[in-house]
Amino acid sequence: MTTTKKQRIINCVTQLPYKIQLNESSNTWKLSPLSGNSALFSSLNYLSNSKDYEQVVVGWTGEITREDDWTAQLLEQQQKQQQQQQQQHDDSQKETGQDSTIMASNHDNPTDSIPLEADEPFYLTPNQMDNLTNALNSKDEKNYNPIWLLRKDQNRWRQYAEKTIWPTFHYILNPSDIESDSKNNSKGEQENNWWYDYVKFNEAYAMKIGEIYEKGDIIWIHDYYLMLLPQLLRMKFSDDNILIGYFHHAPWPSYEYFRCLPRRKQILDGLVGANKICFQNEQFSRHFVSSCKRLLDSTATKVKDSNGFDQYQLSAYGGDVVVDSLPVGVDKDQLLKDAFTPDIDDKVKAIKDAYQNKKIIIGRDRLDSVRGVVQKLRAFETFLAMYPEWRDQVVLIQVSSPTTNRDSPQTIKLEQQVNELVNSINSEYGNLNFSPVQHYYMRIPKDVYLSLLRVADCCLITSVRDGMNTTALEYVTIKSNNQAANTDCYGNPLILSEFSGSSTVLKDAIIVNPWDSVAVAKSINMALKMPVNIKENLQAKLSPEVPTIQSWTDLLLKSLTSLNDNHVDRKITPALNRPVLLQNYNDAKRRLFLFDYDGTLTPIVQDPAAAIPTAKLYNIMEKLAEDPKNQIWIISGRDQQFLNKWWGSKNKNIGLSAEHGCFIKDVNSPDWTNLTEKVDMSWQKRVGKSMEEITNKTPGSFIERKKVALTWHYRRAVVELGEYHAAELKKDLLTYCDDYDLEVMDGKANIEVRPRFVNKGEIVKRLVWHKHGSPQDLLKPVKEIIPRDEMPDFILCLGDDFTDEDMFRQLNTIQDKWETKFPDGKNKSGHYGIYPVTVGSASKKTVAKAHLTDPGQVVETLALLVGKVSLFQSAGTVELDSRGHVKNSASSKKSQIATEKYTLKRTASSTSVAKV
Ligand SMILES: O=P(O)(O)OC[C@H]1O[C@H](O[C@H]2O[C@H](CO)[C@@H](O)[C@H](O)[C@H]2O)[C@H](O)[C@@H](O)[C@@H]1O
Ligand SMILES: [Mg+2]
Repeated sequence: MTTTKKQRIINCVTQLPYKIQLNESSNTWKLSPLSGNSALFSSLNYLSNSKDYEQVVVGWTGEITREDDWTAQLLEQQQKQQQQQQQQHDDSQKETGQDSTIMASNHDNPTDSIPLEADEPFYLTPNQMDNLTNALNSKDEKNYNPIWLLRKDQNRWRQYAEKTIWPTFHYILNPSDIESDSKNNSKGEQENNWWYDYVKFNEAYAMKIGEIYEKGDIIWIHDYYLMLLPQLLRMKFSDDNILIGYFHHAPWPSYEYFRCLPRRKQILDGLVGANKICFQNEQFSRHFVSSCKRLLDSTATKVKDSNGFDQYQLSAYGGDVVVDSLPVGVDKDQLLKDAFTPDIDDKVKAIKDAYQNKKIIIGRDRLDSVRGVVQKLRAFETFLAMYPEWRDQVVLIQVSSPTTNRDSPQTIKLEQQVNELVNSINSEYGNLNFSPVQHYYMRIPKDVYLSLLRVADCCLITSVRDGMNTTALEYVTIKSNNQAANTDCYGNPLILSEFSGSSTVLKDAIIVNPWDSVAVAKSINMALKMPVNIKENLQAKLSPEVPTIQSWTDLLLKSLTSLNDNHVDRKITPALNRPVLLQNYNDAKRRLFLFDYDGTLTPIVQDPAAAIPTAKLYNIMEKLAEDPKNQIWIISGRDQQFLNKWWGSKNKNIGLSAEHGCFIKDVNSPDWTNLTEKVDMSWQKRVGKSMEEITNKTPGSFIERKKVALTWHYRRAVVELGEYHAAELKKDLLTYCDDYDLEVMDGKANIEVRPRFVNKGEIVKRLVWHKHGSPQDLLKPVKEIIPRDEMPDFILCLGDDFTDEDMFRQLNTIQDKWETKFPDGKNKSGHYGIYPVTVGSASKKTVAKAHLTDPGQVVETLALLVGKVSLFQSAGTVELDSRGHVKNSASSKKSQIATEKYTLKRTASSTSVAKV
């Protein structure tokens, strides 16, 4: 019998599915299942029992807390207090004729553990860490690989994702509670710190995956805490066949919101390292593609996948990343099994008894502004006002669970608003015996939740933004059981907000606009009065609309594996590994910098005259040029006049090359050499005429006449007209330019013409095959006979467009030549220190070996070399220790010593206990 090898999946989740506590006195770990994320955790469960897949789960431990004696005491005290409060609540409910059985549960109390003091450091011995991995893996069979990040303020790893990304992705801009933090950092500083931690968080995953990845594994990454990971992995592995999938569980906002994120390009760039990026629905994938088009210059085409579903092939110049959507599902079988038990039957009965002869509407939401609890209460109030016949006949049981952000001013304000609304509805429409709104602000155990879903006559979901509302899916699933004893709840309707991701799936729910209280009120009335046959008809349509977690998991993995079968061309240029670059820079003795100008040192702007250097750039370039080991060159398509004005006259230490290599001015020399002196320029007249004709037909376009080259610009013309006439001009030019030995170049919203024999690559060749630091004889032909130790041992070449590819190509050729000529001339990292780097998206077609996203990143990178910014300004692969410090850094060493001390102390105390 032959057994086929299972496909290994490395499943990367933000947090392992357990709340983890250490009991220091018994040295044991307590693991309690995490609430929330039910769909994702069901998918992990499904995969761990799969016949086809072998699963490895990589995830952060979450904030580890201590379950010490003192915390246990506190916990006990807290539980007692809660019991007392519950008792008081019960008593008061009894007085008003209601029962409190709703929230009683046989399950463990889900009370949170007592957290550590916010900035208290947490130490663990290696033994304790191993014990946790064993404890996790003996709990269930998922092959857990915990990510340890133990630095103080353990919740630091969430901040950027939860306080910057999450609000923007839910259309909330600039939350006011992040003005400054406890250390009085300004909002900007704070966000920078969060960003560094976000990068490190992603780095830590990349490192862990680096330890366990085997060729052929599929890497599946979940959600917005890990958006840099695809690109980091792409950088880490040289395996071209590596398959990386990313699923985005949250909404993806429209470009107008997404563009507000300062790190928007880095985020997109991190994501497009994946082979496939999948969203909850088509709208989110469309928004994502639109962001890529605008920010990464990507193009995208809509095609059909092998199952006939729409997907996008996203690329800068070809099909590189597949973008599509697949709504997440729930484990229907398990849910039905869990929800229909004798215990839950009893609970359902108890709730029904408590609200005899009343219709029950239920709501369960996290209490944050996007879940629409306020909108729900307003709509319910309107409903009671509009339909007096329902007063005293309907109860809304609203369970609102606290968010992790419970102390934020917005949440506090929201709590107040909700409380006021509940009180006002209850005082207006309630009486001594009955309150129409029963609001529970707490996490409820699963059995209570399931009882509520079962007992409900209607479920009301009014979120104003969410990715996928699993309560909606779970409700419909439970209402699909017509076998149960209580068949009267079969098919009870769901009122669902059109802003919820689930509305794109549950098309037969009663879809409402939560901002329209009157319409929601009418829908409640309709739902509660709905005849049984209509309910049943609706349910028959709704049930199959709920995706199962099994089919979601299978389909997603199948489509990922099929990408390799379809041989999708997806060459991605890795992000420049800045920490490695910095190391090489520091080790090097002869450094050569080759910079393109427009689109590299300055951003592209509408008017060429406005593309001028910033003070920050000057400052950095000055610092670089000051170092005698460095030779700096700007190799541009610009003319001498422009380069002289902004560079030559300001810094003599910088060499200049104008008009793509037609003119050159050496470092520290005032004179320009014209390499085209002997060239016949009669072509300029003919090319000029063609350009004039097209300019007349294209309003907004103009000709830039340089000494040699001619450039027709159409950036300011209507896009489609500009593109159309650019193609026409190019066609015309190509009919005669060969005769003059001219090159016609497609630039950024321009068409340029210059003699073919000069190009940026030729200049690069001259500068590299040259005794480093000595003056140039620019008219002498280049001879490739210089000894290795006189040529540069660090070459950083940056450029953004087509003409810069000549420089990259030349450097690649030089590298090949050196491989044969100087096999022993490599640096200690095992290469020649040559860095051809394109500026633009990772999916751009280029012969460069790395990329930086934009001129902003270029400036940061140069600032890094001259010691002006931190390593975490943007992604790069940095080695971290298990506490989240950069490996070998001062803070890492300090923390290592503290950990050793802690280990010693623990060993000593356990030995003395043993002696006793
Ligand atoms: O080799 P470069 O330094 O990158 O110069 C290439 C051309 O850049 C300029 O045009 C481009 O940048 C302008 C300013 O951002 C923009 O308005 C224009 O649309 C771009 O095509 C410059 O005007 C040309 O002379 C250079 O050849
Ligand atoms: Mg350029």
